[in-house]
Amino acid sequence: MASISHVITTATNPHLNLYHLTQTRSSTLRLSHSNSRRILNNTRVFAEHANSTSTSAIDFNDPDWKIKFQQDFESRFRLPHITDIFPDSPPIPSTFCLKMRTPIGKDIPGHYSLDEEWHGYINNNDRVLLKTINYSSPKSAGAECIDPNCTWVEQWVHRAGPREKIYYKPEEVKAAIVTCGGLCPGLNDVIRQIVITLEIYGVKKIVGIPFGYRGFSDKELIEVPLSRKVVQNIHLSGGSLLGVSRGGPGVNDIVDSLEERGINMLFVLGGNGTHAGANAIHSECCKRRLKVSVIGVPKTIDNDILLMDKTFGFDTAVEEAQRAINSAYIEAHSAYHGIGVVKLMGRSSGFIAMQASLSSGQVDVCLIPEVPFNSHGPHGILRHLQYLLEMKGSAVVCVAEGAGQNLLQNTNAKDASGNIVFGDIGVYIQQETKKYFKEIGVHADVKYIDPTYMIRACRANASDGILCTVLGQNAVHGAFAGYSGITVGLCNTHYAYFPIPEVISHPRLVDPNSRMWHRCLTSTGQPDFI
Ligand SMILES: Nc1ncnc2c1ncn2[C@@H]1O[C@H](COP(=O)(O)OP(=O)(O)O)[C@@H](O)[C@H]1O
Ligand SMILES: O=P(O)(O)OC[C@H]1O[C@](O)(COP(=O)(O)O)[C@@H](O)[C@@H]1O
Ligand SMILES: [Mg+2]
Repeated sequence: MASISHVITTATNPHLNLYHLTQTRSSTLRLSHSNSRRILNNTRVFAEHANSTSTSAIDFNDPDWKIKFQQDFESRFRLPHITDIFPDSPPIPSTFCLKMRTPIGKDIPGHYSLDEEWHGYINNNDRVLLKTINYSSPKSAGAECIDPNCTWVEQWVHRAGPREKIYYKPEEVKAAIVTCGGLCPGLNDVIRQIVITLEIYGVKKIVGIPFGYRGFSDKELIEVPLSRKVVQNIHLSGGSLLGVSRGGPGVNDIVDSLEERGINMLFVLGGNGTHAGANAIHSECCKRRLKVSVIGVPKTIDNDILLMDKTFGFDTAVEEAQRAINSAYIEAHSAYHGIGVVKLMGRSSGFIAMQASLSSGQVDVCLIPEVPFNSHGPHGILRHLQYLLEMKGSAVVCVAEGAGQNLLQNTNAKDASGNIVFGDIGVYIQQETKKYFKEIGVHADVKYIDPTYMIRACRANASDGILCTVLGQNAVHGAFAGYSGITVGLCNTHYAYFPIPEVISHPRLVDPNSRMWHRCLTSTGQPDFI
């Protein structure tokens, strides 16, 4: 238990500590960044970085700071394991060995090659490198620094995959899958792969919990028996076979329900809210001394989970957004003084808007939550749209839903999960643009497209299909390996396990100093709107 609570505390505190450290070291920063904007940006990079790499204020004058940092990192990224609660839980040889399915030619039927001959297992000490760029200066584009000199510090996370020893007998497993939050392309692919992999281990009792966490408490919702036969073709359509929901019961009720149902492996597909719930379920199971593995698979179309290359559904969303952007472009281009406005998903992170704009090559103005902008005034977007109409006759704006919320009236509304319901920035831009051009007496034909639900409901594209498949398999391997309170993600093209608190302490954001954002600006040619 001690190690589990340690993970949780250190994941939330360090942000403040290192942020504080950054503030107190502003004079050092000023040496390398001449203008105030750069100092501000650098401070933000340090602060963001604090959540992913550091645990406490570090004294960089201490010659051992790097070793101490790495030890601290190692302990923060240690994966909670059921032997933390049940030290005597015996490991057994894995029932997952693909070679077992291939009888060796002259052997007696039913006799299979030995496990030792199959080098398909992951060693518990295998690690994946979390950061791969050695920045020579804090001034390097997108530099993520731990100390003011941007010293190279290796940070290793745990490699995902099947282990040679497992901590559950398949015949004693009852596995459950639940999908929470909003829809995202690929949910069915992950469900499918979890079921298929569980069956390969030999699990017979597999169920789906209907409509998110709500399915644990609503007596009218019956759990869905799952098997390879049931899930065989579900990836051919979007949505979730099990349904999704926001809000729902508290953690105690969920764990009561797990106990009643005899569930000892829980696979939770969802975003940061769902993962906060999964971690709380894991902690409650530890408290009640239940041998349950709770494994998350990050589902966020916004791609806003920390430390991961990308989350499933994001790639499909970017691809699908092309249709909306292209339509906006065609409409704008075909009208006299046409302006197309497309709103894409992204509550606090502008990854979809940025990547979709980059990919399309048709966007003139990309607006994301991480980069403030003015709509009015000499540097505002409206003045720029006027310039674009003068210069090229049409314009396309791509805006993330969470962008420019300071320009809108606060709705004060929250959804059932407690997420703030945003004002519609797309509608705002559409209306303000119409008003502006009317006022200055210039004709403008404004068309607004909001493809949110068309994108979310799509089936996963091929690239996401692969990602979902591997994540689903690794989720099952993680559970059989005895881990709990973990999630699985793609890290520098390799798959890794992370303790949940490390990836959800805050949303992953587009860094306005990153090469990718600068590439987007190069592509659109837009100025600063401040
Ligand atoms: N901090 C939290 N602790 C426990 N459960 C949470 C928390 N935040 C959200 N949840 C639950 O997780 C589920 C999904 O959350 P939501 O924010 O809607 O989607 P997402 O997981 O995509 O962020 C909801 O059922 C919600 O009640
Ligand atoms: O209408 P709903 O279901 O509340 O969903 C709207 C929200 O869902 C999202 O797609 C994000 O969903 P998650 O919170 O599940 O990641 C946002 O982009 C959007 O604001
Ligand atoms: Mg969320």
